[in-house]
Amino acid sequence: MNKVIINDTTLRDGEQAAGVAFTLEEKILIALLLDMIGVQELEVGIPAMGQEEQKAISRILGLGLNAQILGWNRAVKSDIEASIACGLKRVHISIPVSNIQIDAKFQGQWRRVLAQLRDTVSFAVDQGLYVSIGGEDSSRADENFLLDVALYSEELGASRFRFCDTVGILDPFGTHRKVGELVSLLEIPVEMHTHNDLGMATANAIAGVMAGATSVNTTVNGLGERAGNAALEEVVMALKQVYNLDLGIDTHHFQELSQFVEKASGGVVPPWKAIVGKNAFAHEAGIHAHGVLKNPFTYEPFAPQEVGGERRLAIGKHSGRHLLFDVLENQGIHLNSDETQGILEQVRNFSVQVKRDLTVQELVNLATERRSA
Ligand SMILES: CC(C)(COP(=O)(O)OP(=O)(O)OC[C@H]1O[C@@H](n2cnc3c(N)ncnc32)[C@H](O)[C@@H]1OP(=O)(O)O)[C@@H](O)C(=O)NCCC(=O)NCCS
Ligand SMILES: O=C(O)CC[C@@](O)(CC(=O)O)C(=O)O
Repeated sequence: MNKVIINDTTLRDGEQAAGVAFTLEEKILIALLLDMIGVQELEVGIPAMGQEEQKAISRILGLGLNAQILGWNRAVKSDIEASIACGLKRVHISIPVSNIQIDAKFQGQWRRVLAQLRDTVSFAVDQGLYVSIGGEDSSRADENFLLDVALYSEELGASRFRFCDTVGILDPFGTHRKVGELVSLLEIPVEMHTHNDLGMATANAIAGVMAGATSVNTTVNGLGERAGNAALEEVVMALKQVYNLDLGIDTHHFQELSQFVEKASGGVVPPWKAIVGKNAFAHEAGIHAHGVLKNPFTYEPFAPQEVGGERRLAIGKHSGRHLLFDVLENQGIHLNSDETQGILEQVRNFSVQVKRDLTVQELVNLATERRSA
């Protein structure tokens, strides 16, 4: 398999999530954290948005990160000029490729789309910039037109083509076919940009990689427009676990990074979120806890420490005797089988009343109260 890199867009598409607005300090810290764990490329913002955004981009450029830094642009010359003014050496130029987008944005004039593509790519290439092209709505585009745009971009001197499933309507099979065709006909590398509207952003990004794409646009926690993007932590771990493809990213900081971005985004990561959710390595059900006590791999795909997490055995409505016995033994309380069974019922009732799992102390209290009753 070819070498695959991550181009993380938490600071561009991630911040486009409704209501998310990072401060300058947060942008810088997120860039530093992503760079620290070895993410190869960062899409850090949109210079055309104005002075504050430009200041943030220039500050990130000034950090001297190892990661390549990219700015997002429309196919508009003034956008590219704003990127150059920030000091960017890499620009991403987005162009709509589906009829629905071209009708809305270019009044259906596809020749004007190609002309704006030509003018902006040529300008950027003449300025010595690395140019990535994004086919907005690639997944709904006429496949011949998509290919024409991609081949034209290549001919104009672009260095990469981004396949965008803008409204997240593909499945992995369709993605594999469409991306495979592009990859087979282009000289330049293809990048995946997938949205999660149907919950398939990560799967589609991976399918693109399997079809030969060599770069994936991700965001921390899957943050992004509407239902978000392919999550950095999911893409990296899926490639590692399923395909044994190590992208060279230090996964041990994933939970720390997730928590920082969660806070900065003002949102809440669902507890059951893959890799970084609070419950990603929590086991409550009796049969699971029993198995995990014997061997954690019975119910864990990999060790939580690999992503900076911790295993948690929760005492709750679905617990079984083995866990209660184990927890209480560790607290110096030795129960016989009848006593454990009795406490189990109390644990179930208590958990329903408080609608959460129990702390160790609450379990100890139940056990001691029962003993002294
Ligand atoms: C880019 C931005 C500064 C432009 O602001 P604006 O001039 O007020 O215009 P609007 O956002 O209301 O409308 C978008 C304009 O860009 C055009 N446009 C959209 N995509 C385009 C593209 N890929 N290439 C060229 N033009 C494009 C639209 O047709 C519309 O043009 P018009 O003003 O001539 O009708 C502003 O939208 C912004 O700050 N956006 C940041 C986030 C964002 O939109 N990201 C989207 C990624 S798809
Ligand atoms: O980079 C591009 O070329 C397009 C990326 C985009 O995120 C645009 C959007 O914000 O809607 C998409 O999904 O198409």
